[in-house]
Amino acid sequence: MKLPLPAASDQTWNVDVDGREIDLPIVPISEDLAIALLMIIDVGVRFGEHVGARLAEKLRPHDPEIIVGTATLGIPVAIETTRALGLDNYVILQKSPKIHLGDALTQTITSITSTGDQRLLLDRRAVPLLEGRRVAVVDDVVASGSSLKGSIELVRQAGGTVVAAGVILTEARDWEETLGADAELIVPLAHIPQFSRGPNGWEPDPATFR
Ligand SMILES: O=P(O)(O)OC[C@H]1O[C@H](OP(=O)(O)OP(=O)(O)O)[C@H](O)[C@@H]1O
Ligand SMILES: Nc1ncnc2[nH]cnc12
Repeated sequence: MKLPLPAASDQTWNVDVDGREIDLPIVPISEDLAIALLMIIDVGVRFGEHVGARLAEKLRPHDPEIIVGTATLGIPVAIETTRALGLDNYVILQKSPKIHLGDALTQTITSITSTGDQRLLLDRRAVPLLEGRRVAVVDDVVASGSSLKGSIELVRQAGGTVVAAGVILTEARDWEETLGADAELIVPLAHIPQFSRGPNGWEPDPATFR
């Protein structure tokens, strides 16, 4: 059987996430592009706790009153950051159209790891938690910037003010153009490049390496 994508590589990329090193598998997402994949749900609770503590430290000066995270991989980031900030409630933007989300506020997004458009949904019952509030949005990775752009727009639709956007990793630079002036909201813990094919396997693309 022919696989739709090149076989997974056995290469990894080491990144220092604000004091904690992690080896990320380099995974092809097309014939000529690979990413260093962070699966936050596979790396243990201590890494999650570290990320929450470091993001909380960097977000605290922005004085957020509530955290908003994006399903799926933004959920542990939102929970750990909320806990580390000493807050209680958080709001999760869903991607699957659950039965109670028929009248949700929506934004259309396209992330680099998924095919086709996805919808980001904000439960109208969560609007009072955001209206008139200082909000920090969080996610695991910002790459194309489409997911974060959608979450920032949803918070604004709900009447909240986005004071910062915390991410574990910025990946390459496409997000800068997608977010425009809102790119200044990004508070990252580390940066990863993207990878193109070279004579010795996947190599970091210098244009994305900073
Ligand atoms: O900047 P972008 O190109 O939008 O990429 C970043 C998004 O991609 C991943 O989500 P994914 O769409 O894979 O969904 P998941 O969290 O449900 O796995 C990740 O969790 C971010 O939300
Ligand atoms: N490197 C990465 N790891 C996990 N999710 C991602 N979404 C976009 N880039 C990603």
